[in-house]
Amino acid sequence: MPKAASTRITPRLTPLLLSLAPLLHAWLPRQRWFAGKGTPVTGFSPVSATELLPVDGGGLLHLLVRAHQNGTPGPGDCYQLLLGVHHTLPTRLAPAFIGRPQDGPLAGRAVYDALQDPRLAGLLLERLRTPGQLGTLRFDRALSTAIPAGLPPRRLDAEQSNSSLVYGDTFILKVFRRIHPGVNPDLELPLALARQHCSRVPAPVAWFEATDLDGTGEPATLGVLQPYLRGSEDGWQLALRALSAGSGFLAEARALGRATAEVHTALAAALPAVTLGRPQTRLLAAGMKDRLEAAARAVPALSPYVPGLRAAFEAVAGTPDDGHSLEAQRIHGDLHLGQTLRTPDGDWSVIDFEGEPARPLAERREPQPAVRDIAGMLRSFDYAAGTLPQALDSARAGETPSPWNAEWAAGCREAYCEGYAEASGTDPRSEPALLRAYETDKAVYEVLYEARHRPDWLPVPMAAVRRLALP
Ligand SMILES: Nc1ncnc2c1ncn2[C@@H]1O[C@H](COP(=O)(O)OP(=O)(O)O)[C@@H](O)[C@H]1O
Ligand SMILES: O=P(O)(O)O[C@H]1O[C@H](CO)[C@@H](O[C@H]2O[C@H](CO)[C@@H](O)[C@H](O)[C@H]2O)[C@H](O)[C@H]1O
Repeated sequence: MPKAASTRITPRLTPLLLSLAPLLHAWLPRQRWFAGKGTPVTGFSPVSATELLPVDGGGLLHLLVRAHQNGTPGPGDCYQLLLGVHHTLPTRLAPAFIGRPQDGPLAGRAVYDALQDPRLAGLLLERLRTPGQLGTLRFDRALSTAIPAGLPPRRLDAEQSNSSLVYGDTFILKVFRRIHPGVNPDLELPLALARQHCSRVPAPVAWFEATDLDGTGEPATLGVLQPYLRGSEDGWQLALRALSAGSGFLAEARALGRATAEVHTALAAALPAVTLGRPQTRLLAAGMKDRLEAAARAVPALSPYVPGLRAAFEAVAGTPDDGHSLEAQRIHGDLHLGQTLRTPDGDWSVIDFEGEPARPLAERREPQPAVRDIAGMLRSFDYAAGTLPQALDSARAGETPSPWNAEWAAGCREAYCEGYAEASGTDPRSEPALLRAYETDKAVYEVLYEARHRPDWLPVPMAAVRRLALP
């Protein structure tokens, strides 16, 4: 690691950070949440380092580091790490082991992923209970909800873009991994929804941020604690279970449509909504075309379908003088079945308002047509129907899904739109060109996502690409 240039790193911690670099080199790219997979890491530079517990004993180090990668423009992605330090690592923490620095103040000590250590994860909760500043970190909370001391933590297995800890089956803490300057919509939107008394989204109870990330003066959200919906199941698991059992999912899809509409209505009331005129609509379509072209460069299998898919975007750009306008508001931004939870009493909640992690934060925080979320969910019904082993086999062979699967997905898509229309008074199907454009944009995103993260699943969005590219 190059020498720290900022006052966010005290001289005492500088040699320690230098000695950690070789460990991070091996460990960071292997993490599920590491966004720069496939491009070698060339180095790290520290952004900030804070001892939540002095590392001289058996400590907890909070670290923000930039990972530099070959051929990647810009300053490099910034990651949040919570590192434990121990003389000897107990056997139960062996899976959390990162390495032992060869030199520097931590020479020979075990450095490990602190979120897997209940003692250190407990300490993080304790910090969240007591608002205040520690170095460049600021801890805050909604005083209306009590956070009991000593809730036992457990790490959630289903690690995606971030890491989550459940405390006593009462709260869940999401620790963001890739950090951007600015408030994360996963804090901003649930707080705004709580102000609207929208019960569809668990309200943030506490959160922490880095103050003044990179000297921009802007805070960056690092983690959010919210109520844990005990015993809930996500929409993805429920949909797959229904499909495997040969059951319908229409009532659930309709209820999900209603829940989405309630969230959209509350977001439109809470935060500024705008009208997009022709120039902005054209920009929107241009963005979709750019993403398509970039995706086709990265995944050549997309190339034959580019002209057909582009037509969907051109239909939105339309003609210059038809007085066209679009309503835009804050939306979820990455809505799919896995972002919905059904509680044991049958209510649906919506989680994870971070938006598509690969997009810049400023873009994710812009008002957008609500249809974009609808399109995301419609893709998800299609995904569920295309993911059952037999459906996946036929997709891999380039065949169309079985009539039962296609019928299941089509029924859910209709029921979802009906539920949405019932609760909001606006039927998303009344804007077919926009809906199709967003569905196409999402399928293109999914092709890139699957190529990078789950190549085995690539046939699922590719089947949609083939369908959407037809005139
Ligand atoms: N409030 C909650 N109650 C119960 N489970 C939750 C809650 N929030 C998230 N989860 C569980 O944690 C998982 C990961 O959460 P998510 O916000 O989607 O994180 P990521 O950004 O890493 O994808 C979800 O799929 C869900 O199973
Ligand atoms: O959950 P994340 O916010 O990390 O979202 C990313 O990962 C999702 C997969 O976990 C991905 O969703 C795609 O796969 C889902 C099934 O696993 C499916 O329901 C979605 O429709 C499909 O888009 C999401 O796109 C990605 O951003």
